[in-house]
This record gives sequence, structure tokens and C-alpha cells, in this order.
Amino acid sequence: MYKIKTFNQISVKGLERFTRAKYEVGSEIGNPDAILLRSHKLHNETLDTTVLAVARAGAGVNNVPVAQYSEKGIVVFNTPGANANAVKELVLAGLLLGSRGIKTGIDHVKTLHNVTDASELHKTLEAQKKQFAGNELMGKTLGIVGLGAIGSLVADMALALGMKVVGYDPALSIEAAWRLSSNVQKAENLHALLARCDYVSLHVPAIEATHHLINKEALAQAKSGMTLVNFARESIVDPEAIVAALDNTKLKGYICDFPEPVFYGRSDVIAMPHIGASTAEAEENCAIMAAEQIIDYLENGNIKNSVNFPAVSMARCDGQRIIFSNNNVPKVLGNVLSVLADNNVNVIDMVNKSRGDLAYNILDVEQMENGDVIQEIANVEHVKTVRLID
Ligand SMILES: NC(=O)C1=CN([C@@H]2O[C@H](COP(=O)(O)OP(=O)(O)OC[C@H]3O[C@@H](n4cnc5c(N)ncnc54)[C@H](O)[C@@H]3O)[C@@H](O)[C@H]2O)C=CC1
Ligand SMILES: O=C(O)C(=O)COP(=O)(O)O
Repeated sequence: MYKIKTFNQISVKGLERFTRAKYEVGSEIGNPDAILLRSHKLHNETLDTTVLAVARAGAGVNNVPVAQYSEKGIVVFNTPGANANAVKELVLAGLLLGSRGIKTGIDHVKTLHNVTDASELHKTLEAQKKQFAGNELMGKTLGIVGLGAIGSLVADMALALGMKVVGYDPALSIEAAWRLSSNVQKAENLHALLARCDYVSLHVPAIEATHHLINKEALAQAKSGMTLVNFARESIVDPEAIVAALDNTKLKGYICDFPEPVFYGRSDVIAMPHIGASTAEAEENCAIMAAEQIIDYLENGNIKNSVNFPAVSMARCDGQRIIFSNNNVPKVLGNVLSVLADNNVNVIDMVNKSRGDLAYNILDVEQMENGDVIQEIANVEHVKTVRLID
């Protein structure tokens, strides 16, 4: 029986992937084999030594201490692209909220609740509506910072709306580059992008390199009257710099998924409660993908969509499967194979891959007689984790 501990509300569609015959799943489970979560922060959680894998049902893994888990050989998964459409659609709402008097207009209508005569209400609103006029998105320039799963969808959407699109992504993967429309113009750097865009939407991960990417210096380069949209993370912007840029009208508005106390009471900030991925569809997609990745890892040792381990998968043979992870240094695989040879264990198939400081191996072997072989592999220098899967 495998045990899965959950944090946050995980879609039932994903939880259903764990069959009752093989899995116990719940938020109160002790000594879990894997953790399944959304945005819950794991940095202050004491992790049971039994944990083999952590799956983030979502994109951002800044709530998981990935480096610390890598040291322990814990595989961390995310679900790339599974909630990208949900975020893209909310970015569209963000762009519209930033360009039209939607929020102020709706708020104004609410203030007229004591006008009970319909024709008087209509007359009043017709006279006042000029206060809520805006601009169209068509023909304006949208800058997209980060052109991954979400950024590329936002680019397609903006092009379909008749916007010009400029992108910046110094770490663009080849796969993401293939996905990207050739109509997206490339900015040489962030400042060049900010200088020419009417709207800028942020779609980068929260990592050290992107901390306060949008700061005082960056905003000083921005085109006057720019609207900034942030459905990425709070740490990407310096909130004080945002407030200063709004005050001196460099920024026209800031539309985001991450409220901060300094934004309270400002009509030029529209802040939502981190709901970019909160759609039934995205929650299902993420939960199903995360659950399937955990299952394939626990039952077969296969790794797909990990943020710290290489992608490794091998079809099952008859016999037993040994999986082990190790520091990516010479001789470890050779020493493990010697352990097997010394114990007369025949290897049927194997795969070995590395990523950064970590290496990961799947070995399919004929049925073993000696139950101590796994412990002997665990004792090999630089081996981090080892597991036998029947
Ligand atoms: N508001 C919400 O509910 C949600 C927020 N997010 C946030 O959006 C982020 C992006 O998500 P995805 O597009 O799915 O991830 P992704 O990994 O597909 O794309 C991120 C892109 O950012 C690029 N990038 C990295 N550093 C950069 C830098 N310094 N400058 C410019 N580009 C850089 C990467 O090369 C990559 O192409 C997530 O990490 C998460 O923080 C994601 C989903 C939901
Ligand atoms: O996928 C992401 O990075 C998100 O920010 C979504 O967070 P959530 O799963 O809605 O708590």
C-alpha cells in the first residue's frame, strides 16, 4: 500500500487516479511515500523520511525547497502547461480591466443602489458614463516577459486581438521556441521591451534571477502610461517601486493576482486573490497529471516532468526493477553493477541519465535470491536512494 499526503484542495478527478487497492490518500496521513500539493509552502514543514516524491499540481515550485529535497534524492514534479489556458484567460480579463473602465464603472453603478426610478437611473448613468471610457487593445503593443507555457498562449491570444507582441525570454527552451508564433518580435533585453510596450504581462518563474525583476530601475525605462499585468508571482515585482511608478504616472495601472497591503485603497491597482489557475478545468488537469506522475514513479520508477531529476522511463520487463539515484560523479553505476555481478544478479535492461549534480538509474534484473542486494547498493558511495520494485 502506498501512502499519499495531500495539502490544499486537490481535484477529485486527480485523487481518483489513486486506486483504493494500492493507495491510501489524505491530508492527515503519516509517513507518506509521496506528497501532492498546490501552493502550500513546504519550507517550514518537517518532512517524513519516508517521502520519495513531491508533486506540485501546478507550474510554480517556489513553495517547495527543491535544492534541499534534491540533496535527499526526493523527486519533485510539476505539471507544465496544465493550467496555462486558465491563466491566459485571466490575463485577457486583466488586459481588459486595465484598458476599460470596467471595475470603476461597476463600482460606480453599485453606489447608485438608492436610485429606485429606472428612467432616472438610466439618465444619470448615460450622463456619467464618459468617466469610464477606455481604449481598445487592438493596435497596442503587448510585451510578454517569459515565453513558456503561459507566455506563448498569451502571445497567440494578443495577436488574435490585433495587438503587436514583443517577447523577452533569455532562457527560452527549444520546445517553447517551436510553440511560439513567428509574429512575436524579439526584445534584446527587458529594458528594451519595457520602453516600447503599452501593456506588459509577466510570465516568469519566481527564482532568484527574477526577484524584483520589475524594480525602480526597470520601471524608469518603461514607456509612460504603461499598464503592468502580473499573474506570475508577487516576488517578481518590487511593490514599493510599483506604487512610486503609479504615483508619478509612469505606470497607468497594475493588474495582478497578488495583493499587497501597500496597494490598499488604490483605484489604479486591481488585485485578485491568486485565482489564475482556479478553474475546474485547470484544477482537474493539474491534479490528474500530478497523480499520474506520482503513480508512474512509485510503481515503475519512471520520471516525467520533474524539476530536479532527469526524465527517465523504461518499459517493464519480467523480473524485478531496481531504481537508484546518486551524486553525478564517476564510478557509481560501475560499482552498483559490480554489487549485482558479485551477487550473480543478471541485468536485463537498464537506463542511466543525469541532470546537474544528480543521476538516476533504472535497472531491470532477473529475480534475485539475495534480499541483501538492495542494502549493499545503498552502501555504495554516492548512492542517495535505492528502491526495489516487484
Ligand atoms: N497566478 C497563477 O495562479 C499562476 C501563476 N503561474 C506562474 O507563472 C509562471 C510561469 O508559468 P509557465 O508559463 O507555466 O512556466 P514555464 O516554465 O512554461 O515558462 C516560464 C518561462 O519563463 C522564462 N524565464 C525564466 N527566467 C526568465 C527571465 N529572467 N526573464 C525572462 N524569461 C525568463 C523561462 O525560460 C520559461 O520560458 C510560474 O512559474 C508561476 O509562478 C503559473 C500558473 C498559475
Ligand atoms: O501553478 C501555479 O504556479 C499557481 O500559481 C497556481 O496555484 P494554485 O494551484 O491555484 O494554488
